[in-house]
Amino acid sequence: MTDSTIIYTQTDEAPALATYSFLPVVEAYASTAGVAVESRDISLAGRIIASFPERLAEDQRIEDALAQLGELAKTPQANVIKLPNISASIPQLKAAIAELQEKGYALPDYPDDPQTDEEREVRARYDKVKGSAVNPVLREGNSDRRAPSSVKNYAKANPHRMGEWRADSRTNVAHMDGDDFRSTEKSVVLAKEGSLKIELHGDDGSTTVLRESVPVQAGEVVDAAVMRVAALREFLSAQVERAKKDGVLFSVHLKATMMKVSDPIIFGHTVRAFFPKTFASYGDKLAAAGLTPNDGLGGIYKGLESLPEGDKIKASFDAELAQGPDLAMVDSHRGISNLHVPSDVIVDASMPAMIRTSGHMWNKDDQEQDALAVIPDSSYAGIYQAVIDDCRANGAFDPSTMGSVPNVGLMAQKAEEYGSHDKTFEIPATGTVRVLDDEGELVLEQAVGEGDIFRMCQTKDVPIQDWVKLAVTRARATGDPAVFWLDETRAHDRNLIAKVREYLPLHNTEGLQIEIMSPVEAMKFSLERIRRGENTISVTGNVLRDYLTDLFPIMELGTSAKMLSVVPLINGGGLFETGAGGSAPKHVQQLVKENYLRWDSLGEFLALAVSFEHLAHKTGNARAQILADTLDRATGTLLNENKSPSRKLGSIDNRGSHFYLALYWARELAEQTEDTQLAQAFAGLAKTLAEQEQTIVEELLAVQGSPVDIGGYYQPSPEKAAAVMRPSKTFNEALSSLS
Ligand SMILES: NC(=O)C1=CN([C@@H]2O[C@H](COP(=O)(O)OP(=O)(O)OC[C@H]3O[C@@H](n4cnc5c(N)ncnc54)[C@H](OP(=O)(O)O)[C@@H]3O)[C@@H](O)[C@H]2O)C=CC1
Ligand SMILES: O=C(O)CCC(=O)C(=O)O
Ligand SMILES: [Mg+2]
Repeated sequence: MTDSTIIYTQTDEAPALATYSFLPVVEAYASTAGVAVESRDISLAGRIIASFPERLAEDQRIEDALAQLGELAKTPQANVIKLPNISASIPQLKAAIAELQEKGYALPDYPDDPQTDEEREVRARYDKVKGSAVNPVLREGNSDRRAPSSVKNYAKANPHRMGEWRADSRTNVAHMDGDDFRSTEKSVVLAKEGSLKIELHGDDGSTTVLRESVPVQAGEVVDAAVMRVAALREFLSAQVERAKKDGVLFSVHLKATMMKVSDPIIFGHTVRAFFPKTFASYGDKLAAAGLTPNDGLGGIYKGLESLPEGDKIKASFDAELAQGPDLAMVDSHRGISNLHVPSDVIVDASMPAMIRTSGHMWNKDDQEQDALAVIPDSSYAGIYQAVIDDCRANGAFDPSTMGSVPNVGLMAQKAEEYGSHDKTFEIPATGTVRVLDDEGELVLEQAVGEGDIFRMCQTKDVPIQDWVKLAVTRARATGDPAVFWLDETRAHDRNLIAKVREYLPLHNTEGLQIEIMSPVEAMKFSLERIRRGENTISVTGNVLRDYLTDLFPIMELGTSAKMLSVVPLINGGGLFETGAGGSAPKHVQQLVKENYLRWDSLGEFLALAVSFEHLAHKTGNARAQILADTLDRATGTLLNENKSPSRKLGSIDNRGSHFYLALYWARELAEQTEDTQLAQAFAGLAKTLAEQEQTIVEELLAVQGSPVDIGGYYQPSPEKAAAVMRPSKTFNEALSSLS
């Protein structure tokens, strides 16, 4: 690869399917500017296969593309378009392994309870693939997520539906008031580089090394916090009661994917709290059969089918389900509840979806109902209560008039909570966790009880400096106020506030409005402004970056797929994420059922344009800049002509929108006057696509309506998926005429 190479990632589910249709367009157009587009497989299936080369046949092995891209991201050469990928929960990981085994890959099963060294080794390799294992590796820069003005203006002119909010809504958020990560947090700024050791000193006199060596840098912020399990259980039981008393749906909103150690455990405690009698009577039997609530009810129900007492235990679950509050449902038709799979309800997307739908979730009768949203840790839960209170007082937000809240997010080098999973432990015995430096001096300590969750987080100084600079850059570019969402009553945030105050004066901030407010105050401030149609830049840590870049786009634009998501890499490269949302598993089900893919690739279009632009600046390739400018205009036309995929069969879907983008882009290229040779190269294609529009659209529509086989869920067959995703012979032939 060279400076003129763009890496396009092959991921999972809907975006991966969309890629089969869109990548051929990208490759063909890019080639006219001498830009090579190379694809890299970082899908869940690909990452599993790459983890076990020695067990596989020569022709089955694939290289570890993620590790390579992780290294690339640290170089100025990086120009990577990153589509959303699955961050797998254990049930998803197991399903992917099973699919690959079925396809002839001699992969080991996932060891739930590893006993031998070999099993422990297998488990360690799978645990590297599990959860959010891709994004933190690639994110060697902070994030700049916003709705481009063309997208925002389109949304204002064509507002999506927003559910009405009533003043008597009983929807609320519940969080703990103490003994959680927020209230136990301790934080230090390290004076020098070195390494830290994490030890558990048991009350019985034992010492267990939890982590031998964590490399640290000078100026780094290190925090230690505990979620105390006794308080958590009490809190969860009280919320089950409260939901029942209030007559609202019980739901829990976690991030079991990015917080892959802590949140499945918290999810498990929630399942236990909902079924206290069942776990009191049968908990040991379930555990002995390897059935853990941490993987959700779905896995337990499946396992019960082969247990001798399975029917009796299922009856006990059913009885408690009937007695308890109604549970929020993920899919009421198939009986999938909020407690079935830890990765089905992910807080960043699930809370905004609830807020967009009148504060409702779905009950078992497929009706909307008010809900109690349980978000145990109090660090960020309050921001959602602030939105809900605002909607109750002032009604739903109006996409046709509301302002915007873009985000500058601190995420580089595994910042804060989202980099903490290798320093998070479920504590086996009561004692004290001590964090020691190279000299054996105590850096941080926390008293812990059995079952408590201890967590250490790191935030490096260079990313913090870069984040402050990016905030000032965005404030200067827009003239909008920038608010640092930092809470001086939190230990970690106090250290960050001190650094923000130290680094802000290094920049010219004259005439800019830059504030520091607690998350709840910042939310209220931003909501007040958004209702007046004003924009406010949110400058946040890694978790709020994630939460806010789904929340505001979903309210403003209907979906976070329409976000521009740029990650200026600290060493000069560019990582261009597509949208701010995920891989839309529901969309794959619909495709397989009726050959209709409602995935909107707008995020890909936006990312591609900035990727070309980055390449043009870096290499002086004027044609790459023309590709960027014409793509931007084509994307604008696509929006205005309403050629985005709709949700329903019978109109154009993802494939149709790619055709229209190709048409408008070719037309822009043919009509531009800066490079006549390039214009000539596209003149023929622009003409053919315009002339054949009706034929192509007919060919694309003709396939809709019946089931299709893509040859697998986690690893679709490339031939079958390409055939399904490229059904228009006329379009395919026209494209191939370009090269
Ligand atoms: N950057 C990344 O790699 C990210 C990955 N993920 C991963 O994605 C998976 C699913 O996560 P989940 O929380 O359900 O979030 P998703 O964003 O995948 O899904 C929520 C809903 O958002 C809508 N949506 C999202 N993207 C698009 C799009 N491009 N076009 C149209 N609609 C879209 C769909 O709504 P509708 O049903 O109304 O069509 C979808 O059902 C998980 O494995 C998660 O870990 C999640 C976030 C980011
Ligand atoms: O990496 C993941 O699991 C999800 C990332 C995400 O939700 C985001 O960055 O917005
Ligand atoms: Mg997110």
